[in-house]
Amino acid sequence: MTAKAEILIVDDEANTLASLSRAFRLAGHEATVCDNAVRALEIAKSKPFDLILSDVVMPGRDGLTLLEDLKTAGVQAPVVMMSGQAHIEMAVKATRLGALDFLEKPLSTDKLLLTVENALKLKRLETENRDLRSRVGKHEIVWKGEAMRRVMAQIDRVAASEARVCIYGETGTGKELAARTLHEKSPRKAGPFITLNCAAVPAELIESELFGHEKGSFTGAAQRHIGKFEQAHRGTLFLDEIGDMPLAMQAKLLRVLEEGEVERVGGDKSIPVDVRVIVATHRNLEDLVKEGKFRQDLFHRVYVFPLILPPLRTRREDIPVLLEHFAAQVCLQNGWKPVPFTAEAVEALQRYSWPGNVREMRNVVERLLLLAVAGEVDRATVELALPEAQTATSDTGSGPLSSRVAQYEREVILAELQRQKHHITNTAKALGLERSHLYKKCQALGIDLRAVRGTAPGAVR
Ligand SMILES: Nc1ncnc2c1ncn2[C@@H]1O[C@H](COP(=O)(O)OP(=O)(O)OP(=O)(O)O)[C@@H](O)[C@H]1O
Repeated sequence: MTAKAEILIVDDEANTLASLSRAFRLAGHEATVCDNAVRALEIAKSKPFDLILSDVVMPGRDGLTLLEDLKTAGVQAPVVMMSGQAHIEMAVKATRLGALDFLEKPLSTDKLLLTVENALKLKRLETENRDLRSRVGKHEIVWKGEAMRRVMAQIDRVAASEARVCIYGETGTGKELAARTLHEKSPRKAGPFITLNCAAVPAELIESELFGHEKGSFTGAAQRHIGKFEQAHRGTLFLDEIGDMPLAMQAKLLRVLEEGEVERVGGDKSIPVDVRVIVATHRNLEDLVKEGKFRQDLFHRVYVFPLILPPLRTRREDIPVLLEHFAAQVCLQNGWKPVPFTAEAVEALQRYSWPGNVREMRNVVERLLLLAVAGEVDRATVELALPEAQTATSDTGSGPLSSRVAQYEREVILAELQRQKHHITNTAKALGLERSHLYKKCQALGIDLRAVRGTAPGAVR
């Protein structure tokens, strides 16, 4: 027996809608019917279907235009076209526009059910494919040094629990990636991972985005909309930039976290939801609380376990492996041959301050590979792609003097290690330190000498 599918049927003939939906329901599927292309597009955008079955010839917008609109709107469901006046050109056009299949009317029930089965099979394969692709590194946290080792250990520790985690980090440090990793290591991994960036949604829409709305609940609410909380049922909801959430919404969020139930905008019943909430911010929530911009009670609810992602400029030992990772990823995506980085190029990139952190690095790597005409990324390529990298002076950072000094010391030691080609004794001498003192210093500053050595095999003596 096939799994149950949700099917949207679009046809201007009431008889066809009635007979098709009956056939599908008898076979255990769910059918939604619609008699015109304009409404069908709205319905298809409002919730996910396993299959959309549409007539071609309809008054007003026809089925082929609907097919084009669906693809433009990014609707993922496979579309099967059907027509009583089928001719080969029409079928070819439908296929070119991305239709999965083309059926001639009158339709046989067996053929219809087989089409549903194929659509479900396709969806399963696509999901498996996506999972496989993500396993070959798209969602993998790449790291090398002590700072990220600590973060990874914390992720492992809290993933198993239901603790509310607040991820703090500058833009591009990998907050969303850390949240996804937490989800994937948690007992909820088979459930959905849903995200909402509170800073990217206009204040008046955030409630409906989070909790959903009923049809007609406000101007523009043409269809029922399922909110992020309901979408994340039995999974994880990642609320990015929680510090930007308007105060009125914070009160509603607090209630949902306390009661475990949501109410859609314009709805009259409470819907229980089982969701783990992970939040992230690049702002200091405690300061926002003091300024009266973030509710203290919500702060205590979401700030149970803080996970701090350090900026890239304070964990330069991760830079070589990240460069390698992104270079491999970009080459794979574009079908390019692997392009090596020279030691000088890596050194220059390690000195750069990376204000946009890992996200910036991904973009820079793409630029470097495009500019690498000689088959390798060398110092000249870096100068061309990132002129700032040459003049970059150390960022004096933020925070108390002691941590800024520690950061500066790390940078000096790392730079000297590079200069001395990772020769520890020479590095110690150049810095006027005993070799053992350099080891202790590195340990205290979180410089992993094994990791540093790994960047230049055989160079350590
Ligand atoms: N340690 C890492 N290893 C591999 N990829 C990483 C790492 N950190 C970040 N990335 C990648 O860098 C990009 C930016 O990361 P992400 O979106 O998680 O950052 P963010 O802190 O949530 O950013 P923002 O504050 O702008 O929302 C993503 O493509 C992510 O996969």
